Amino acid sequence: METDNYRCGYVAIVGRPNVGKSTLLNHLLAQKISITSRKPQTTRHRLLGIKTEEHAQIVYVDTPGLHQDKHTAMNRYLNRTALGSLDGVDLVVWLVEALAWTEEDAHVLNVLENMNIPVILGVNKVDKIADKALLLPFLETITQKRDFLAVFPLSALRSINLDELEKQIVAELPLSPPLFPADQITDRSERFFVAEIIREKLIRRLGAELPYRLSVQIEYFTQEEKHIHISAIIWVEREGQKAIVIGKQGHVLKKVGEEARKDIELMIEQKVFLQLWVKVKQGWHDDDRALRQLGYTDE
Ligand SMILES: Nc1nc2c(ncn2[C@@H]2O[C@H](COP(=O)(O)OP(=O)(O)OP(=O)(O)O)[C@@H](O)[C@H]2O)c(=O)[nH]1
Repeated sequence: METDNYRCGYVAIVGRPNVGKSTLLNHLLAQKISITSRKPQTTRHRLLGIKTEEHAQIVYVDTPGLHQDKHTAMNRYLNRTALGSLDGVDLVVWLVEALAWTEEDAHVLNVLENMNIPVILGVNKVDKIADKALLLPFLETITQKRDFLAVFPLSALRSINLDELEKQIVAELPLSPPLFPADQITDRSERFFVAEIIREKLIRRLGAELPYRLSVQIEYFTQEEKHIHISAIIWVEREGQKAIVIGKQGHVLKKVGEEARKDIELMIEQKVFLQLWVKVKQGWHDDDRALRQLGYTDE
C-alpha cells in the first residue's frame, strides 16, 4: 500500500428522500451489507461504509433525509442527526434528481449553506431522461445556486459516471493514512445489521407506505449449540399497521422472515433461527421518550 500520498476521509452522501442515496452508496461500495441501513445510531456518524483502495480509503457516512417537516419527534430527531452527521465530514456528495428539483432539495441546499464543507453535486437518474439536451439548462440553473467542487450527471442505478465521481471524491480527501483496517467495511455490530436486514425486507415488501413508522428491535441474539437464535420485535404505531406487516394469514411476515434469515445467514455464516413479532407501540413516533427506548437517541 502506498503511504506517502495516501488519502483518507469522511464523505457524506446527502439529499432529499428517494433521490438515490442508498443506491449510490450501494454501487460505490459494491457491498450490500454496508448500506441497507436506515436506522439512526447513537454515534456521531450514523453509518460507516468503508471503501479501501490502493491509494485511498473513503469512509462513507449515510444521512437520513433532511426532512422539512419538523412536527413529529422523529422528524426533529432526523433533522438533528442529519446535521450532526455532517460534523467532521471532509466532503459532501449532494444528490439531486435530474429535472426534478423540489422544495425538499431547496431545504437541503439551505442546510448546506450553513456548513463550511466542500460539496460535489451529483445529478442522479439521468437514465430516466430521454432527451439529454434538457439536462443542460437544469445543470445551469442548479450550479448558479452555490459553488460546487464538481458536478456529475449520474445514474446510481445503472452505474453511469460513478468511477469518475469516485476519482473526484478521492482527489478531494485529505492526505492521511487509512483510519480503518483494510478489511473492515463497517463499524456496526451484527445486531445492528440484523435489525437493518429485517427492516429492509419489510420496506421492500410493503413499499414506501411505512417510511419511518416501524422500528426493529433485536430482543435477543444468542448462540445455541448449532445455530444462532434471534428474536426481533417489529414495532408499529397502530393495529392497522400491525395487520399490514403480518399480512393475510401471516404471509408478509413469513416471507420477510425467510428472506431476512437467508441474508443474515450469509452475513454471519451460521445457521439462524429467526423469530419475528409485531407489536404496537402507540404514538411512539411522536414521543421523544418512546423514541429513546427504541434506541433512537442522539444523546
Ligand atoms: N431510474 C433510476 N432510478 C434510481 C436511480 N437511483 C436510484 N433510483 C431509484 O430511486 C428509488 C429511491 O432510491 P434510494 O436509493 O432508496 O433513495 P434514497 O435517497 O436512499 O431514499 P431515502 O432512504 O428515502 O432517503 C429506488 O426505487 C431506486 O431504485 C437511478 O440512477 N436511476
